[in-house]
Amino acid sequence: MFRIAKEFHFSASHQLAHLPPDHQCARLHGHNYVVVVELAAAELNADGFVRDYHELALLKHYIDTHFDHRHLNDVLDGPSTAENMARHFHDWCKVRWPETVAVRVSETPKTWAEYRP
Ligand SMILES: Nc1nc2c(c(=O)[nH]1)N=C([C@H](O)[C@H](O)COP(=O)(O)OP(=O)(O)OP(=O)(O)O)CN2
Ligand SMILES: [Zn+2]
Repeated sequence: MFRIAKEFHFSASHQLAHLPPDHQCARLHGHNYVVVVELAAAELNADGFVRDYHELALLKHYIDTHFDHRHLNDVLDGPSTAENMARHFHDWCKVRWPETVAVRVSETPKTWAEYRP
């Protein structure tokens, strides 16, 4: 099995308003998010790729347009947890690139959440 990954960055604010008021994340705050999309394939295409990294620029455009310097509560339907964002980006990628196997989202350098169905 071959695996590739590409990393994307954006900055955004959010508020996990469903948490108790004394939880720090119930307050308005922001993160420098890192999104890593992972693709896998048993065989390489004619170019010797799982998928050309260059094609993933479409995800950069999606993130830049809809997520970068946005308030995530206005962008996503559910709570903007790293887990929900990982699933959101996974599903967005999967319909475009069937080789997508997982997406990881970091809010801080010390944490990540992954969606890998
Ligand atoms: N499982 C999850 N837990 C938390 C999430 C999440 O998305 N999934 N999100 C938050 C907050 O939005 C924020 O990310 C706070 O994270 P945390 O690591 O607790 O914040 P700090 O960097 O301040 O942590 P320190 O350990 O104090 O440095 C909370 N939980
Ligand atoms: Zn947060």
